[in-house]
Amino acid sequence: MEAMQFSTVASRHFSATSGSFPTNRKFYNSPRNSTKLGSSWNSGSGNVTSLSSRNLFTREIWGWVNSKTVTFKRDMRGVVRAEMFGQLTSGLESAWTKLKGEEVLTKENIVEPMRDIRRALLEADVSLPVVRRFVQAVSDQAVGTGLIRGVKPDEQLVKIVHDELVKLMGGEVSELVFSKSGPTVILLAGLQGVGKTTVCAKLANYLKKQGKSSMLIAGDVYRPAAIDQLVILGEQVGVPVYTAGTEVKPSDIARQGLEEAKKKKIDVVIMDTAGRLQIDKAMMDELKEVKKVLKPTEVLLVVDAMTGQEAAALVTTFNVEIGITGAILTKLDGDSRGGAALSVKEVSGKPIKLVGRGERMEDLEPFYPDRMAGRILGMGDVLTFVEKAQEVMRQEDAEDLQKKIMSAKFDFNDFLKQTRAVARMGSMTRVIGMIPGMGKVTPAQVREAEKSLKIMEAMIEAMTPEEREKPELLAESPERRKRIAQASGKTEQQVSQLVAQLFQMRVRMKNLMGVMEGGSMPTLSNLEDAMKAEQKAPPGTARRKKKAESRRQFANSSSTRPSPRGFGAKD
Ligand SMILES: Nc1nc2c(ncn2[C@@H]2O[C@H](COP(=O)(O)OP(=O)(O)OP(=O)(O)O)[C@@H](O)[C@H]2O)c(=O)[nH]1
Repeated sequence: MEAMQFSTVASRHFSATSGSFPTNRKFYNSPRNSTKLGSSWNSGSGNVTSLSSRNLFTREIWGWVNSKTVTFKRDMRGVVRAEMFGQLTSGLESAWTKLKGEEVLTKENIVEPMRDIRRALLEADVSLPVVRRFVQAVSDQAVGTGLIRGVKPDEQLVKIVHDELVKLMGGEVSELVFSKSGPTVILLAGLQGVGKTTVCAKLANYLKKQGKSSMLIAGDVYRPAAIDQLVILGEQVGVPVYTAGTEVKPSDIARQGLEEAKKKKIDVVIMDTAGRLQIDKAMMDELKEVKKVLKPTEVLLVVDAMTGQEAAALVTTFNVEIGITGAILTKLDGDSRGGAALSVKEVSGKPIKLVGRGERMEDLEPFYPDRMAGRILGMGDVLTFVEKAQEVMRQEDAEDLQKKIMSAKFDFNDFLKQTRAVARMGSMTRVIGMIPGMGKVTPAQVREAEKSLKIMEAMIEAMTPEEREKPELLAESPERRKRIAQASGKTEQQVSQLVAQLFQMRVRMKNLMGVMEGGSMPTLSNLEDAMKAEQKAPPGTARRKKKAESRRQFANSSSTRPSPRGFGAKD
């Protein structure tokens, strides 16, 4: 019989001192000055993570299939603060802190956290109407969502905020669109100094990695240095640059450049245009003309993340004036507060397609709303845990399971369902690592466990529906066990062990659930005591008792356990 030792989960008190950044342009120009946050953490202790029947089940399965002592070590998990939007992250963090010790999310106890969320977003320079809508959506869900077993209210709120942040930023990643015939044309626009010229080359480099050839067109005729800059950057990333000097109209340069690209069978043409300090009519007219000539597949506005909600307003204006397909957000590696990333889609209706996170040519990547939300919250582990809990076991299922455990009706159908649910959650290692309080397991243990799960599944599948519902039938009948062994290609002994383990599990889970029922939420030390007490219980005497008696014992006992050997060859 495997011994399970649970130990206290260390609480996750984590604090970080966020660095402050100079916000001048020089700072951005130095790659060495990339965001660095000094961090420190205090590991607390004694703050216990709650367990659910699902967790118990997973532990049971794990301990059982592995058939050896499983020691769950003290789990010291720190929450790594997001590298960007540090202020927003810590602002939101104070919201979760307010919910520590709460049992459920209520209209009353979310008032304070909601105030923190609102403040954090406003400080991040998200526009007020967006903040209002966001807070309302989160509040509605927080109160409307039922409790997910094993998930604490603060973790639940983190998940709700995460999902709303993802929605706010457009949900799905918005891919670049490529033309089906002829070259794909990307027209870049933006105000002066936002990083447009750099983005041209970064984008060519990004496409090169996808196996697409590009050509850059230098259309900033008002700043000769911009043309030179583009030529240098083009050389750097190994793509041709079409230039026609400063005396030719941008729309003519566009036409000539496009023809050249067609001749050379280039996949993607990227046109750089002039930036202005502000939006003016001449700038818009010029862009409209270039757009007319190029008929671009993508018109992307390059905006500086530092400008916060102003960036979102710019995207709106450009969209109204010339019609754009999306935005590229640059300088996300700096001290931007998050307002731009959070507001662009909501305010303008246009997605952020790519983000610049540094000066190097490699520093351009697609904008993934979910990853961004994860970074903002800096709580990837909690999010994954809650997600998996939701996915695998809805609240009703959990309650149903709990009832079954309490009435000792837990049968092979439940067993199979839960086992498959565990399998659905992905590799055992990941699942076990995610469960609070669970320590590391070795790859060999995981392999062994997965193998055992398969064996067990084969045996359950060979049972009749009646046998699955009434494991007692199998306990009583060697013939039935023999039949299942033959049908599943396993030994009779393996079938006997499986049946014995189900009964053991009923008793063990009932004991543990009893502890959970007794108090509001169990502490791991309570559980530990319960496990120890249960393990010290004298071995079951089912083997020696009459069948009817042992059946009753299987169904009702909460203190004795039948020995697995009780279901050996001789019954
Ligand atoms: N840190 C950082 N710096 C960036 C990023 N993108 C661009 N830059 C820097 O921002 C400065 C301005 O970039 P440019 O590409 O010249 O900007 P532009 O929009 O073409 O400017 P104009 O030609 O004046 O209109 C350069 O020093 C770039 O290296 C980024 O994502 N992160």
